[in-house]
Amino acid sequence: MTAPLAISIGDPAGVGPELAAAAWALSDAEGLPPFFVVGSARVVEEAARRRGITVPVCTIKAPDEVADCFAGALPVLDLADLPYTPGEPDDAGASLALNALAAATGLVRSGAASALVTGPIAKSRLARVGFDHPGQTEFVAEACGVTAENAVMMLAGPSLKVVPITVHVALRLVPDMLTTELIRNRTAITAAALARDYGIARPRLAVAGLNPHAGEDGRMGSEDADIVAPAVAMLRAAGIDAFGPLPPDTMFHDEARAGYDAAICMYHDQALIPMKALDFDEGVNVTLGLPIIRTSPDHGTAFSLAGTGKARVGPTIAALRMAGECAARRALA
Ligand SMILES: NC(=O)C1=CN([C@@H]2O[C@H](COP(=O)(O)OP(=O)(O)OC[C@H]3O[C@@H](n4cnc5c(N)ncnc54)[C@H](O)[C@@H]3O)[C@@H](O)[C@H]2O)C=CC1
Ligand SMILES: NCC(=O)COP(=O)(O)O
Repeated sequence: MTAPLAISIGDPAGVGPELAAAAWALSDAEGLPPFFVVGSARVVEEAARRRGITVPVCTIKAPDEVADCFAGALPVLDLADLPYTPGEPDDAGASLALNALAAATGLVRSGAASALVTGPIAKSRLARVGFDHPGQTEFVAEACGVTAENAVMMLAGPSLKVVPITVHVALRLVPDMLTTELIRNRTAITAAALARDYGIARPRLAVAGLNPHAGEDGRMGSEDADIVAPAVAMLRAAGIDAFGPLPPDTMFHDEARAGYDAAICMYHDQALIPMKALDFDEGVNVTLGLPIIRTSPDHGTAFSLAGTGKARVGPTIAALRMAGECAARRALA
């Protein structure tokens, strides 16, 4: 029998707990594989109640108990008995989020769970309790023995997949961080992961330029010709169907998107703005290049929505579905 998916609770004051509960309530209708929450049974129960949904919870000690209870209750590996305080994050909640992330990652690495779905955390709040990574991507990578450079963030929705080459850094640092090697390496990891986990045998990868008009022959910056173009040439020489650098402003309209499987972008917002504009309600953040499958909904903690019942569950369902599909594909390989 396939191992269940593990979903870490995220910040318990955010929308993570109620969305895990809401996804369980829809799991039959959505055809989701069995999953369990790593976090706090009390928080999940109270979050579901506040959302107005009936979600019985069964506490489990190990993932192999999930199969017996998932049909009738949401299994929770209970790490802490905290009160539910939506919209009011504190250090105890941040510690739970961090412990849940570490525990869930360990369970997937051991094979007890088949894939990791991370609930949203607030990076600044976790930093207060000792989290010293830019995001969950780098944390999970380190736990898997993968360097941060080789863990590649991809945001995926029905209309668009995007990979930001640089991620959680100030915009003014981006030009200095971009190197031909980084672009080549992360794009090659993307190509391999799209083949392995998404069944796209020879992915078409559209590489964005950094500057307006991809530099306009050097009149608007030299990085496109000096850094991006050589990376594309190296990728093509290695048999990868990458092309560019493309003018970023004209590569995301409908007709342009039909010409590629993923867009390789030079910085966070170049990638995430078009993706979230098109697919926010079904968007998944996935980490490529890991020995395990890790996905996450594309949104954050949304503290102001927590406990209001207004947070939409689509991205969490999409993250669970994608994790299950990728894990199943790897199991068959
Ligand atoms: N995967 C993760 O752990 C992520 C964590 N974050 C963290 O989340 C915190 C808040 O970041 P923001 O930039 O405000 O992003 P956010 O995604 O939490 O919120 C952005 C906007 O989208 C809305 N929104 C978010 N999720 C929604 C949902 N499920 N349904 C309906 N509307 C939703 C929010 O109300 C807000 O208006 C930050 O600390 C950031 O680090 C942000 C993105 C991803
Ligand atoms: N903007 C994406 C994001 O913040 C998620 O980052 P991570 O925690 O998955 O590394």
